[in-house]
Amino acid sequence: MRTAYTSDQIRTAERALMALLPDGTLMRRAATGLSVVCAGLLPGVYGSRVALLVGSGDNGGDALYAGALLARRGARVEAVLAGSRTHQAGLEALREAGGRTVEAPWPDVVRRADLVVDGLVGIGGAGELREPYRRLAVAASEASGLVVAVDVPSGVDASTGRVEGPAVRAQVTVTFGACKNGLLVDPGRSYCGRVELVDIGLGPYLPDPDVVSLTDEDVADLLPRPGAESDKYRRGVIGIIAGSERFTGAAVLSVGGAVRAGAGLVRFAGAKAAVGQVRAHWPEAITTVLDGPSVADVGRVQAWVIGPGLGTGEEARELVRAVLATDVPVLVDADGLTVLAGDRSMLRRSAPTVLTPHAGELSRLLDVPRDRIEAARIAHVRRAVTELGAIVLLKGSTTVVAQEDRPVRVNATGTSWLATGGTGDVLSGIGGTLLSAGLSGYDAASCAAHLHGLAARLASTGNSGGQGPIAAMDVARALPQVIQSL
Ligand SMILES: NC(=O)C1=CN([C@@H]2O[C@H](COP(=O)(O)OP(=O)(O)OC[C@H]3O[C@@H](n4cnc5c(N)ncnc54)[C@H](O)[C@@H]3O)[C@@H](O)[C@H]2O)[C@@H](O)CC1
Ligand SMILES: Nc1ncnc2c1ncn2[C@@H]1O[C@H](COP(=O)(O)OP(=O)(O)O)[C@@H](O)[C@H]1O
Ligand SMILES: [K+]
Repeated sequence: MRTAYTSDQIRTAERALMALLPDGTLMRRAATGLSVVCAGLLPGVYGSRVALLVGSGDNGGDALYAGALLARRGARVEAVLAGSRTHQAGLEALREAGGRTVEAPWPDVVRRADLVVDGLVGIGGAGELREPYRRLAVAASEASGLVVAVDVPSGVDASTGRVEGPAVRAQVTVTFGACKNGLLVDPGRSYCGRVELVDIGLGPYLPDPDVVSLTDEDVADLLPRPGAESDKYRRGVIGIIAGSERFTGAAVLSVGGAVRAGAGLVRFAGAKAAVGQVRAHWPEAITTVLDGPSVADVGRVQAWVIGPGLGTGEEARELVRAVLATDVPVLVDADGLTVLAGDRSMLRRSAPTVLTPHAGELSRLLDVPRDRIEAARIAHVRRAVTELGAIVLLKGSTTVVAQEDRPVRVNATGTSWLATGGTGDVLSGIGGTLLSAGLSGYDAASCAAHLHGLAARLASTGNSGGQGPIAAMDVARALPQVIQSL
């Protein structure tokens, strides 16, 4: 499991460790690790041009010390001092090693560098970058040389991943002690490139993480697998209520996600047209044409999925109400969420409820503008959990899953080719299947996001190594191969 922390958590741990060590030890450890990564990225250190962007804090200090180490190995190191102050000991170390500082016109320095080291701000950064950092961040992002961010790309909020205004786009981010939330969560994540963690001995002083990201091994351990004694009922019966006379595809895709994720049995109920399509595509499913909002005729299930393509009229409302009135876990998606936004009282129940909104749907549920949710996913998914009393999976470029009193789980397996109609419907079927197999809502949602992302990647990659367009059904089709491989 990968773990990540807020800036405050990192600072507290650093203080505890620093109290036991001679002054400057941590910074030297950080700078040494940084210089090793930088040296590894250059075809040769000797003679290469390195530009250091140096802010006024310790982030600038790290860059200066690392620059000094590179200068000692023969690199031509030039430091742009951007802050009102500069880390003096770091600056002396650089000068002693033969590095130099440059005044305007610094754009040339950035332009001609083989490697740009972004030491403008780290975990001390707050809000939009001010000048001249802002211009330097833009110049670094446009540089032809490699860009390495020190601890966190300047302009990215380390605790939240929020990016206001320009920020440095790095090919590699060298982070110290522990990963910060903002390196795992978009939009920040997309500025980091590859993240390299340098151990500075912080481990024993770190608290429980704020954010985690599951690995393939974690998911493999959580996934239910049939044993010798399994039968279809014990493996898990999932009930899906989706689709309508008008929207039949969502039903087909949600059932597809469930069948291909390994449901013991899928019971599908919906409008006549949706049932017709589900039967045509998935003869494995047992179907019921719903005549009114009674779900009792559908048969016994261990978990429900409701919402994709359902519509938002009176009948849909009554169906959502009826399903939430049962005592089994329920996953609500798509139109089901829109219905809930109009009457949150339906969420008062004792069995687990998993909500799987995208930012637009969460915007309706929380009455918060969509762009604010996308800029601060962790904060909003947590708020949703508290306000709605459910487990919440927020979809999008980074999918995040939250439950009260647990770290937010961030999913990093997806691909932006997933941004296509119907892939969310497939996700609902996967999540429901895992719920019906007995996983907790938190585990079911996070494993579903993980498998969904891997399946999309597999479908998108094929044999070529590159990535290309996928259809939602391709994601469902790729699921068995993904589960085999875990
Ligand atoms: N504390 C420690 O023990 C260690 C810290 N390390 C480094 O120290 C960094 C934190 O250092 P600091 O606490 O000095 O903070 P930073 O160097 O991250 O930034 C603080 C400085 O940036 C300015 N600043 C903040 N937001 C700005 C904005 N939006 N635009 C322009 N200027 C802005 C502040 O006025 C302040 O001068 C870490 O990210 C890491 O790189 C490492 O050396 C490892 C050890
Ligand atoms: N830029 C992106 N990068 C990675 N995954 C994405 C991106 N945009 C959307 N997704 C994923 O694609 C799926 C889209 O689901 P959703 O918005 O519900 O679409 P639909 O309702 O058409 O099925 C979600 O799993 C979401 O996390
Ligand atoms: K930085």
